Amino acid sequence: MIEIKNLHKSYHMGKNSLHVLKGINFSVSEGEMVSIMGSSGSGKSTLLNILGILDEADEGTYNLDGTLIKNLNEKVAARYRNKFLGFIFQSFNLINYKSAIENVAMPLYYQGVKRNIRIEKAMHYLEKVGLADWAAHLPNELSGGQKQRVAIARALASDPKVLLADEPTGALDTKTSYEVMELIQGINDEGKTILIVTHEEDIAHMTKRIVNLKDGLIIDDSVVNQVRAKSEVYV
Ligand SMILES: Nc1ncnc2c1ncn2[C@@H]1O[C@H](COP(=O)(O)OP(=O)(O)OP(=O)(O)O)[C@@H](O)[C@H]1O
Repeated sequence: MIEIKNLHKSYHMGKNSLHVLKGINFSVSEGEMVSIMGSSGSGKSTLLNILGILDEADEGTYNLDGTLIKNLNEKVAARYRNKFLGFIFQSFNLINYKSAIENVAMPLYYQGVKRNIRIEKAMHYLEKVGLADWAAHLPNELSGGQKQRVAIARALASDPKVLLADEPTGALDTKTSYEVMELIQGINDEGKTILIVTHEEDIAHMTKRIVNLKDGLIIDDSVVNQVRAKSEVYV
């Protein structure tokens, strides 16, 4: 599903440049659930931005579902993002003046789906995340965990090939974090490929594989032998 080879990325500020990704190689098969860990500044967000077609590497190749992602203009990049990817963010990134169901329906609007179908599909995904009764509520009427569930429903609405989650539990308390991870585990059980950037070891152990970055290189890439369930991490 994802194949990256020898990825390099530097940032340039005046005369100084910072070599952030120094030759990253890894593949993710369809249906995997992988976390990307690493200390602050190790290059996790830079890598996720490249995987999310929000930025491009200086060197190396990125194949997403058999498509080479390279030299795309913004219009094509946006089309590919919409077609291939669903995003989940730490701070939810919901539109505050739109109801939960309208937020979930948003990606479908950009795909040109008709309004009645949009609403029907959005309701389906809200039901999936357990929020059917909250469809008409605005984000500021929802708890953090509920907001993230709406964001997850929105990420699923366009039926993307891959879900990319950047610290999805970073703004949530421990119990809610595990509940949200349990929901994401369920989505993966249904076959969705999922990548999660996280600082938190216990969250990473709720995924099936952990890729560890240090100073722009992968220093470890291991299968999680005993993937933890919510009930095992939160008593
Ligand atoms: N747009 C940019 N311009 C210049 N430097 C940048 C830019 N984005 C990131 N950096 C630098 O690149 C390095 C890697 O940043 P990145 O955000 O990828 O790390 P991270 O592992 O995600 O860190 P964190 O866990 O703190 O979010 C850092 O030193 C950061 O300051």
